[in-house]
Amino acid sequence: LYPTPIPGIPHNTAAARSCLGDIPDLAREIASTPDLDFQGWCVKQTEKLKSPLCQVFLSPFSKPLLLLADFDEARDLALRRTEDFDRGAFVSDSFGAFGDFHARFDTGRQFKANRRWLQDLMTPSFLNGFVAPSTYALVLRLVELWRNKTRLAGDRPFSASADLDRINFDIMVRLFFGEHFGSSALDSQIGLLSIEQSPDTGLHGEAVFPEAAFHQIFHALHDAGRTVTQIMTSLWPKLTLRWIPWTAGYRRIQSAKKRLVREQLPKAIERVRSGEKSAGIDYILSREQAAAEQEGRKPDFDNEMIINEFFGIAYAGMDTTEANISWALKFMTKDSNVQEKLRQALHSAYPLAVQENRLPTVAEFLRTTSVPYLDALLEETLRLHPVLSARDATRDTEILGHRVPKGSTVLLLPNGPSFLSPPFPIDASQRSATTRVVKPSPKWSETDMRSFNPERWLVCNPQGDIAFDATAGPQSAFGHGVRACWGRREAYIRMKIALTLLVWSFDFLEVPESLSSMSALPVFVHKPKEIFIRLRPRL
Ligand code: HEM
Repeated sequence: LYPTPIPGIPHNTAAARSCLGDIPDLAREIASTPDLDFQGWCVKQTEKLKSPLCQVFLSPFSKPLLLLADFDEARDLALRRTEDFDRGAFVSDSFGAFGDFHARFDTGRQFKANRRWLQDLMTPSFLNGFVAPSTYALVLRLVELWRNKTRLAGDRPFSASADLDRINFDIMVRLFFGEHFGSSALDSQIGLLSIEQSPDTGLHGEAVFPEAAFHQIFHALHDAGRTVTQIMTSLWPKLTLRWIPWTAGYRRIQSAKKRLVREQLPKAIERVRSGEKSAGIDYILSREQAAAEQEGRKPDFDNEMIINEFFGIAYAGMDTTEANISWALKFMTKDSNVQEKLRQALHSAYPLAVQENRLPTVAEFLRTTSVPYLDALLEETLRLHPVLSARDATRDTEILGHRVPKGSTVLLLPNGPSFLSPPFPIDASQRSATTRVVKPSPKWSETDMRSFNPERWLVCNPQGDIAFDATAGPQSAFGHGVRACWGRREAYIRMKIALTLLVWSFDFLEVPESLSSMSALPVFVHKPKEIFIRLRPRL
C-alpha cells in the first residue's frame, strides 16, 4: 500500500512510509502557510530535499510525481527530448471537462490535424488585420467604462476584476466568432452604468458597482476552468474525471457548447460556403473544407472538436493573459516609479500621439516593434507569476542521471530554483546529451531574484540604445518546444495594447493597504485574489 519511490531520486522518507504519501503534508502546509499554493509547495519540496529533481507521492497507487527545478534541463526536456517526453495524462486528464481538443492530445496525428484547423489564427496577417484592431477597440471600451466608474466613484478605489474578466472574455470570443457573437460583456456593463446612480461603499471605503449579468458561455468557461484545478489537485484524478460528467457544472458546459453550435456554426458554414472569412471560426472551417477536398470526403463541420477547440483555447487564453495584465497593474500601482518609467517609454515611442494629445492608434501600435520598458515589465510580471508545464515520459529514460520509467509525469517548475532562487549546482556529466552540447543559459543575479525588477531584461545594444533582451535569463512562462503556448503571440499583442492604452489614459493612484494584497488565488492560473484601482484620467 505504500508508495514505490523511483530508486535514487530524493523524496520525503516519511511520505514513502505512509499510504497517503505526501498528501497530509501538502494539505497541512497549504492550510497553514499564507499564499502557499500547489506550485509553491512543489518548489518547497525541491528546496527541502536540496535537489533539482525530486519525487512526491500525491496519488495513492500511482507513480510518483517528479519535480524538475532546473531551467536548462527543463527547457531541454520540452524543447529537444520529444522522443522521450510528450504532453501526457497530467494535462490531458486535467482538461477532461473541455472534451477532446488539441492541447489534450499527445503530439501525434490527431494533434497535428487539429492544429491544421487552427493554423491561420496565429499568423501575422490574422493577428494584425483582425485581432489587434478588435482588441484595440475593446480596450477603448474598457477605458470608457473606467472613465465612467471614476466619475461616479470620485476618489474611491473600485474593483477591476470583473471588468478584466469581461474584456478578456470578449477578446477570446471575438478571436473565434468576431462581431457575429453579438453581445459583449463589456458593453453590458457600460450599458448598466449609463443609468446615473452613485455606487455603494464597501467595507474598506471602496466604490461597489452593480454587475451586469455575464453570458452563459462565460459561466460555462469558468465551470470548466474550475474542474482543471479540481482534477489536478485531486487524490484520484482519473476518478474525479469520471465523476465530473455527473455534476451540474458539466451539464452547463454541455448546454453552452450546444448553444454555440446552434447559434454560431450555421452562420459560419454559410459564410465559408460563400467564400467570406470574417472570424476565426471561418478560417477553421475553411481549413476543414480544404482538408476534405484533398482527402476526397465531405467536410466534417459538425465535428464536436471544433467547438471544443474554442472552449479549450478560450479558457487557456482568458485567465492567463488576464492574470498577467492584473499583476502588471498591481506592480505599477504599488510603485509609481515603475508606472512613470512605463509612461515615459510609451511617450518616447509614440511622439506624434503626445504632440497631438491623443492615444496611439492601432496602426502606430503595429508599426512599433518594441517599447523596451513595456516588454521588460510584461516579462518580469510573467517571471514572477508563470504557468506550470508538465510532460510524461513516453518510454523508459533518464533525467539528470536518474532512471525514469515510462509513464512518469514530470512537472517543469517555472518559479523555483533558476528563476526565483539560485539554481542547484549540477555536475555537467549528469545532464542530458542535448543539454551538454548547448551553451548554458545566462543566470539571474542571485541578489534580487524574488524582487520585481523590469530592468533585469534591459541591455544596452551596440548602437548604445536600451533594448529588451528576451534571453537575459531563465524564463519559462509560456513553456518550450512544440507544445509551448499556442497563443503566445496573441497574448503579447493583447497585453501590450491593454497596458499602452490604460497607462496612457490614466494615472493608477495608490490604493489603501487593505485593498492592495498581492495574494494569488489557489488555482491553476495565478490570478490575484483581488485587484483594486483608483484612477485619475489623463487625456
Ligand atoms: C500570459 C498569457 C499566457 C501564458 C502565461 C500562457 C502559458 C502557457 C503555458 C505554460 C502552456 C503550456 C506549455 C508547455 O506545456 O510547454 C500553454 C499552453 C497553451 N496555451 Fe497559453 N498562455 C498564455 C496565453 C494564451 C493565449 C492568449 C492562448 C490562446 C489565444 C493560449 C493558448 C494555449 C494553448 C492552446 C496551449 C496548449 C498548446 C499545446 O498543447 O500544444 N495561451 N500556455
